[in-house]
Amino acid sequence: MSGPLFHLHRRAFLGALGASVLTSPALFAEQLLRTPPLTEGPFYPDKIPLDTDNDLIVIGKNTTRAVGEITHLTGKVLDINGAPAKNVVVEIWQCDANEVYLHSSDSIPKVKQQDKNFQGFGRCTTTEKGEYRFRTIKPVPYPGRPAPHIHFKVKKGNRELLTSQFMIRGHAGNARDGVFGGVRDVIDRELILVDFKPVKESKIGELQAYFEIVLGLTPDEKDMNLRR
Ligand SMILES: O=C(O)c1ccc(O)c(O)c1
Repeated sequence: MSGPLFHLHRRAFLGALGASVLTSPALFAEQLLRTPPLTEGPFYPDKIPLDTDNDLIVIGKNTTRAVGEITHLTGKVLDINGAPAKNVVVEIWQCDANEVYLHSSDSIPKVKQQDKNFQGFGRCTTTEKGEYRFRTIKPVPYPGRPAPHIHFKVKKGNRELLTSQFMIRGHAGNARDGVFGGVRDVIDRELILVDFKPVKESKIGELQAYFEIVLGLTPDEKDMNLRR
C-alpha cells in the first residue's frame, strides 16, 4: 500500500466515525492503522531452505530464474506512531507460479509440477528507517485460495510480532476467497491490499509493489500501558 493512499483511508475512517467523537482528535490523528493479523495457513516451510535471502527469483548460485512475473516488493515496518521498526526480520513465503509451496505436504505430491528455481521463502532485516525489500514473483491463485497472496511474518529475535498475508488490489479472485472474505471490516480489507504496478523503465515487464506493515502493540507492551 502506498503512503498517501494509506493516509487517505485513514481520513476516510475518521470521517466514518462522525464529528462527535473527534472532540479529542489528537487521540486518533497521530496513529496509523495497524495491519490486521491473518492466518499463517498450512504451508509455512516445514524445512527452512539453505538460501533464505531476499531474492526469491534465484536460488544460491543458480543461473536459471524462477518462472513468474518479477516483482520488486518494498516497504517499511512501522509502529502505530509511525516510528520505524528497525532491525526486525520480515519473512515472506508464497507458492510458485505452478501453485506449489515450499512445504513437503505440498511439494512432495506435486514434485513434477514444482518450479525448482523458485526459493519460496525469504527473509529481510529492516534498515534504520524500517525498510525492507524482496525480489519475488507476483502471487498466483492457489487451489482453494482464489486470492493470490503473499504470506508474511515480522519477528524480533524469536518473538513473532505479526503474521498476516497481503493480496492484490483489484484482483477478481479476492471476492471468492475465504481468508479475504473473513476480513469483515472494510478498512482492514484496504490495509491488506497492495497495488502491483509496472516498473516504467523495465524492458522485461517487471512489477513493483509497496506495502507498509504497521505493528500494533505486542502483548507485553499492552501490559505496560495498562500498568502505567
Ligand atoms: O487452507 C488452505 O488450504 C490454504 C492453502 C493455502 C494458503 O496459503 C492458505 O492460507 C490456506
